[in-house]
Amino acid sequence: MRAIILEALHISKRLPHVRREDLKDLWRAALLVWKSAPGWAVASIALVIPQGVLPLASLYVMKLIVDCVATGYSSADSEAVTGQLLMFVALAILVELLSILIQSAANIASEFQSTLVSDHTQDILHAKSVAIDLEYYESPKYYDTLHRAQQEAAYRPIHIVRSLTQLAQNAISMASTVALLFLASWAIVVALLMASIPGILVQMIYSGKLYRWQVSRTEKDRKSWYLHWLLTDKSFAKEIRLFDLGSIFRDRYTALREQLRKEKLDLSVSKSKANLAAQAIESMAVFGSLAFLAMEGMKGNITIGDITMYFGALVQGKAVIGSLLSSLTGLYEDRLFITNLYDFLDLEPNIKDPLKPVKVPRPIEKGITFEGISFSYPGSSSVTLNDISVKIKPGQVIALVGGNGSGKTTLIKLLCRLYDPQKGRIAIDGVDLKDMRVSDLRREISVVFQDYAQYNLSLAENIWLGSAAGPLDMGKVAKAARDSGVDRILKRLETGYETTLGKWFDKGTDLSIGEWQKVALARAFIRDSQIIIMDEPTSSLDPKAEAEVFAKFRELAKGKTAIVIGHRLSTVRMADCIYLLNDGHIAEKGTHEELMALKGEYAQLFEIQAVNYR
Ligand SMILES: Nc1ncnc2c1ncn2[C@@H]1O[C@H](COP(=O)(O)OP(=O)(O)OP(=O)(O)O)[C@@H](O)[C@H]1O
Repeated sequence: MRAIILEALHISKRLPHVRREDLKDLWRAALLVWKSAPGWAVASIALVIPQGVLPLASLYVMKLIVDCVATGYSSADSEAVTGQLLMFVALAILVELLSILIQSAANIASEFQSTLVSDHTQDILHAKSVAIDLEYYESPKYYDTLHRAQQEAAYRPIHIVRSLTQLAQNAISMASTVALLFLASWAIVVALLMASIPGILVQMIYSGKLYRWQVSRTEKDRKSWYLHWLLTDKSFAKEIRLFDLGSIFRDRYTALREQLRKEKLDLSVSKSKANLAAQAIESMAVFGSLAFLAMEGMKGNITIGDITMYFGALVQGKAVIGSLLSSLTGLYEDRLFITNLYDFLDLEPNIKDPLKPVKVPRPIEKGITFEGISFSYPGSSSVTLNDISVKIKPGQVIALVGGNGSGKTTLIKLLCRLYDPQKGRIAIDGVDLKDMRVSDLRREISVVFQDYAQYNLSLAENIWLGSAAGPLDMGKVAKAARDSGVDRILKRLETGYETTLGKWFDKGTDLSIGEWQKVALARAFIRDSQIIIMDEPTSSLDPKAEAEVFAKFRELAKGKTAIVIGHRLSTVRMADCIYLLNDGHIAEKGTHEELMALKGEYAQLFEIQAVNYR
């Protein structure tokens, strides 16, 4: 009890400050709902007023009926009274039917509105996910924020609007009920209102507790999701069976869920106890008022019809207070939780377009320059690239080689502006990449990353996605397929280019890793870009396919600026210039012949590989 009082004091201290923020957040949610489905929002609002007033109209008709029956006993003209009674009964039926009709219409409006709002919010979430920097994907905090936002996105904004409309409806009902009860006694009204205060406090306190618990459990929740994914996704299915890992992950999952369940249960039990005390106080006020009304009736101060009406109003008042409470506290809770969604939507990309973008040179005339680049990954204390300078002339093919983790892929990520270097600059024809529109720059780059994507879409779409700015052109798709060797896979696909790749969907056909890599190559080849980058493009190809791709590559890269990353030195020897990276800096550079003559690290690596391939 002491804890509840302390928490109540804590909340009351914060109320003036919270209120401004509350209103801002609620307004933002209301705007979101409005933009998602303006028509349905109008319908919902229009239905609120009759829903608030009709219950009272029903009570009043009931009073008329009871009073009519009471006067019927003493009236000489029983026929006239019966006629009047029947009219009142008909009126009661009419009011009831109207209530049902309006309720049904409100339900339909609410259902449509919910679906539209949920889909619209999900769309905003998707748009944000693709707009933010890659850097966010490196941070567990980002995944926590996304996880919480996803949990809230589907229903929280509409929940807020429902609570608001319900609040308006309850406020109308409450105002009319209070006005009616005032006719009986002001003391009843005061007692009822006072008795509802403990309930409000309990709800607010526990909403805050629930919110804090939800935030603190996010990591555990995500861990359990991760374990679920390990147990159900295809990527892990082979190892899980072979190493018999199923029971280990299942046990971990069960332990985590058990912990979460226990925490939630403790919270629910404690809330139920507090609720019980609050409701007992409220019930005492209601039944005390009922006793008072009964006494007044017995004294003859009010009619039997009045007693029926006031009794009804009291019962209704109790229900309205309950509903008012739940919509008020629902709003308080919603306001707390909607911040999860806003936290995600308010993430700002650091890599932004400049105010006055310069066009990307087309054709590139002088080339690409990396000028004294140094870079560390966000949150990492080690330097990944240290004072790198590279010059690539248009039409040149350069190769980046070096051990694992030497920084080759990172250099490519900087060129694509997935990250920005902390020192130095990258320029095309002397124009800093930061002065170009990000999308314009990326349109000029075609990349096959090591961890290329495997889209569970048709083969044609898998290739076309490389040039998705234009319509699907089967001529171009077929050419890219020939250049990358995909046409060989085609022969065994029953529905040719229409075949869905992967096993996610019905009739999907899976490919081998090497075949998927060829599809990724085709996706890069179809793109009409001036820069082409291949990060270990042939690592999964058999030697014959690899030789073919490289033979084609020089031809395809003609007129383009190309960067190839490779571990098999035999395949990169055709490059115009080879850069050997070591621990984030350039250790050697030159043509294959120059580097061999240097007899340095490159020559040593080449010899080792040559022996292994012999
Ligand atoms: N997202 C990241 N966050 C922090 N460090 C990273 C990240 N990605 C890579 N690194 C680190 O940066 C260094 C360079 O990585 P990079 O992927 O550029 O190497 P690489 O030369 O392409 O290696 P490989 O030949 O194995 O593909 C490595 O030490 C790696 O651990």
